[in-house]
Amino acid sequence: MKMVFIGAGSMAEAMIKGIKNAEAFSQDELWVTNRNDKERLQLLTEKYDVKSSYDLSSLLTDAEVIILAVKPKDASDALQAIRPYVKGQLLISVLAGLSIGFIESIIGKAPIARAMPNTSAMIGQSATGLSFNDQILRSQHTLATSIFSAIGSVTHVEESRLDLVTGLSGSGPAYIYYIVEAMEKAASELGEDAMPFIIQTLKGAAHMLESSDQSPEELRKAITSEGGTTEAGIAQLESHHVKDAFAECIKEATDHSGRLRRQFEQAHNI
Ligand SMILES: NC(=O)C1=CN([C@@H]2O[C@H](COP(=O)(O)OP(=O)(O)OC[C@H]3O[C@@H](n4cnc5c(N)ncnc54)[C@H](OP(=O)(O)O)[C@@H]3O)[C@@H](O)[C@H]2O)C=CC1
Ligand SMILES: O=C(O)[C@@H]1CCC=N1
Repeated sequence: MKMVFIGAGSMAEAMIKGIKNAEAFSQDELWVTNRNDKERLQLLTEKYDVKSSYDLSSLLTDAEVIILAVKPKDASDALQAIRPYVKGQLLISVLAGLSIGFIESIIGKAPIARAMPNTSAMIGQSATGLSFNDQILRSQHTLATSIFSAIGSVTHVEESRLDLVTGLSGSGPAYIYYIVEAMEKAASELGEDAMPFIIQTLKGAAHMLESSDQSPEELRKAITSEGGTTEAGIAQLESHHVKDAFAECIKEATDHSGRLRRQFEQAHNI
């Protein structure tokens, strides 16, 4: 099976690495192209042993899956470029905000899946939300699901939910890295010893959330002794309204995904 990535940036690399590591699909079947950065293509082909080409006709004509992984601002150009060669292949978009309707407005009726993975795909730990249009064959539904299952968890959602998935888990790893930056700064006196404490604390908390039947609030309360250190620390978070700030962060990212979509739709009279 031939799978072609249109776009060779961070998300394409995360998926390529995750798919290669999963050994779910033969490496000979992964192809990648971009707009003009030849050095980047060379790096990806050498690092992951995938193939590259700028000849869209030969790249796409016998492809089974086309994965669109360009920035939203470049989507229109990329879709116009591939349109002559899209003839029933499964087209998967990972773009934030870009609706299936927008893609159809350029490509026409075609089997389209819209996915929102995250960069933890690189280590097989993405949390992907996945939706489809009504042109998808049963076998293509299974294939798209198996591609994202190879690089993490997959949840089928209504397309209208993908803005929230984008704000929550598409961008989510960045919020966690942001917290880690703060923890690292606060623990700078430990020097390079700080990071192992931070990483294991995150891993332990994630595994507790996964395996315990207690809610996050109950788990937090079990750590918070009356008059103790956690209570003192959390009081600072409360005084800075950190919980509200996080809720607003996710809401703003979600709303931005909707704004991106509306911008495209207005620009193309959809
Ligand atoms: N990064 C992330 O964490 C996530 C990203 N996404 C989505 O993935 C998409 C890609 O993001 P990301 O990988 O970070 O972006 P990058 O900027 O890292 O990569 C974009 C790629 O698109 C290529 N490109 C641009 N125009 C064209 C074109 N007309 N034809 C072919 N290739 C083209 C660029 O090539 P060149 O360098 O030659 O210009 C580049 O390789 C975005 O739409 C984003 O919403 C989704 C989930 C998570
Ligand atoms: O920041 C972005 O727009 C992309 C989409 C989700 C994660 N990164």
